[in-house]
Amino acid sequence: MSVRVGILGATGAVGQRLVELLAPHPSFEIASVTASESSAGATYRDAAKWRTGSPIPDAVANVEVVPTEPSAVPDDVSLLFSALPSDVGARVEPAFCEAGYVVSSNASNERMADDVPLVIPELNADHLALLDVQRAERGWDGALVKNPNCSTITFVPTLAPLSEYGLERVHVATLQAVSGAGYDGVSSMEIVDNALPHIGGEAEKLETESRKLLGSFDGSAIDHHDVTVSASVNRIPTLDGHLENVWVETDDDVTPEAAAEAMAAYPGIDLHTAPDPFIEVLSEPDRPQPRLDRNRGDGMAVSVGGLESSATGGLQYNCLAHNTIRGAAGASVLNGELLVDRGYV
Ligand SMILES: NC(=O)C1=CN([C@@H]2O[C@H](COP(=O)(O)OP(=O)(O)OC[C@H]3O[C@@H](n4cnc5c(N)ncnc54)[C@H](OP(=O)(O)O)[C@@H]3O)[C@@H](O)[C@H]2O)C=CC1
Ligand SMILES: N[C@@H](CC(=O)OP(=O)(O)O)C(=O)O
Repeated sequence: MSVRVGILGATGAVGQRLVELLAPHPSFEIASVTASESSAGATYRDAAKWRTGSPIPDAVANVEVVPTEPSAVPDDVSLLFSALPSDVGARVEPAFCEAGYVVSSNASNERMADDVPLVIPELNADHLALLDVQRAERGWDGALVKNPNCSTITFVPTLAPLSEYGLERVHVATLQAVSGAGYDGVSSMEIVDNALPHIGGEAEKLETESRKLLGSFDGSAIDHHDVTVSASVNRIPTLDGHLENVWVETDDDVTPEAAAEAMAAYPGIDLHTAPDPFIEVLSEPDRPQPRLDRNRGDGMAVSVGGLESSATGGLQYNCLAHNTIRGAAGASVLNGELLVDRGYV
């Protein structure tokens, strides 16, 4: 039987990706789409400037957009996907959880809260049990789960297979696509023939979210990993797909060949939206590339290439993921599938 789901912020860039992934989903049925007061009352077709490459799904096109408040969402909807701006998420997501809805959110508010699981299902599905602590502390029947920032999601999966060597220090430099800033986020005059070596707040997210994701859960709290992560972030004129250069120092030596083997063998998870393989290791020295590799695994795989020993010690390599699919909407859908699988919905 299908789970009836809703999408908060359904008309935006990430909301449209959610509609694209959820409309054909075998286990979910879109029963409610919300947006701001200015869109409420319009049909989804009229409210959303549909900008993904595929046609607007028939099942959603004529649905009425409702305001983003618990009383506007039907009671038989049990799972909500949130693609709201973070300031709006901070205001309304707790109200939905209090009203009994389970929320799988892409927005950055509360990602680092002690009682909010930050989850990439292939890496730390066990952290989801933090919801029992959250429900006890907040008195909610619902629950709030977050997926990480899109640049965090791109490089942290490549660290997990190396953790057996003892992660000590990581440097990461990002080359982020313009879609990460949203449709109106970066003007063409700023980005064409250019690169922007600053994205507000982004480096800190990579440095902190990574340690929470790689941390361990003891049944009551997450002990963040003690690896040091230093990030430098850049916006470049690609449309989709964040490319990242990574340098890793480990306690025990690891050869590029052993690292490639560990990454390629790192297990995926048996959920509908999960790719198989999870991490694709490419042997050509000039890969991965955003245009050529972002759609691997239907946009859900992480690609790695250029693995070699670094002149400063340790390893260096490049990795890539589709920022609005694996890095945003697909990540939330995968967390929704995990919530159902683990009995929280
Ligand atoms: N763009 C991307 O690639 C990525 C975005 N993110 C994050 O995902 C979230 C969504 O981003 P994006 O889709 O680009 O944002 P958009 O601005 O494109 O969409 C925002 C959505 O939220 C709705 N909304 C805005 N204000 C309110 C309000 N006051 N009350 C209720 N609903 C409101 C909008 O409705 P309306 O149409 O009516 O204005 C729209 O549906 C953000 O937190 C962003 O940081 C994360 C990773 C990647
Ligand atoms: N800042 C990211 C996208 C984003 O919105 O991130 P977050 O989900 O952490 O707010 C980018 O520019 O590519």
